[in-house]
Amino acid sequence: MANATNAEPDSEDEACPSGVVEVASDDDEVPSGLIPGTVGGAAYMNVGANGQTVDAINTIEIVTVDGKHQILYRSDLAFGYRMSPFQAMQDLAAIVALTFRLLPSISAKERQQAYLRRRRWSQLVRERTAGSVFRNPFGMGVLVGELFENAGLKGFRVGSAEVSKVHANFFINTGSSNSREMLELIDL
Ligand SMILES: NC(=O)C1=CN([C@@H]2O[C@H](COP(=O)(O)OP(=O)(O)OC[C@H]3O[C@@H](n4cnc5c(N)ncnc54)[C@H](OP(=O)(O)O)[C@@H]3O)[C@@H](O)[C@H]2O)C=CC1
Ligand SMILES: C=C(O[C@H]1[C@H](O)[C@@H](CO)O[C@H](OP(=O)(O)OP(=O)(O)OC[C@H]2O[C@@H](n3ccc(=O)[nH]c3=O)[C@H](O)[C@@H]2O)[C@@H]1NC(C)=O)C(=O)O
Repeated sequence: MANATNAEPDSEDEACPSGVVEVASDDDEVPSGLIPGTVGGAAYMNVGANGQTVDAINTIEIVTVDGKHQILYRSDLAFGYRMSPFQAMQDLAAIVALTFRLLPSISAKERQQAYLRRRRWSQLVRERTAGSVFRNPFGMGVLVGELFENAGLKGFRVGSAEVSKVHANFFINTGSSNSREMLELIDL
């Protein structure tokens, strides 16, 4: 699903296994997969980590509900924090392909490893979660994880759905949780 175009990526940056994406924008690189999401979901949600967004995307191919195929340039589209124009598109059937602009970067591997080290202690990389549950509130100077931790929610459960004890904006399926329990935990 992910294709690289317009530049000669080095072998590390080229590693973007299908269905898994890590994005970075400062020098248009796409290091190997650290975000456990799909490239379609990444474009739809403008997924980002470490302050970077999907600026590395070059084109987005979509199919509309009436079967039309369109190629859109990211530079013509307005993205925001976890926002994309696709969220308001009434006739979107699916994002079917992305191309990325990749440039070689000698520091990419080092930064990728540093991000991964940080993620290993600050977030959950092995448990069954869907990543952050809520967007961070804009301009309030506080993060959802901090708010929930301060509210004493870490470890709070509905059935087998649990607010993580590591990162309070990650909700874990600790065993046999189902969507009803997850939604109930989210609604509380
Ligand atoms: N930054 C990080 O560290 C991490 C980020 N993430 C998450 O990555 C998410 C993306 O995850 P992912 O599991 O891929 O996405 P999801 O399956 O959660 O889908 C997210 C949204 O994108 C839509 N979507 C997904 N694929 C397509 C497609 N091909 N065409 C059109 N719409 C699509 C989904 O629509 P529908 O519901 O109809 O399928 C849904 O509304 C972000 O929401 C982010 O929270 C997760 C872990 C870590
Ligand atoms: C995981 C996702 O993306 C993540 C992305 O990986 C990280 C890193 O850039 O920054 C956002 O999380 P975040 O704002 O919680 O950042 P983190 O780096 O995880 O945590 C930042 C800080 O919050 C504080 N923190 C976090 C969790 C917690 O329970 N308690 C707490 O106090 C800690 O000080 C920690 O150092 C994205 N989430 C959103 C909703 O913007 C996702 O979207 O699914």
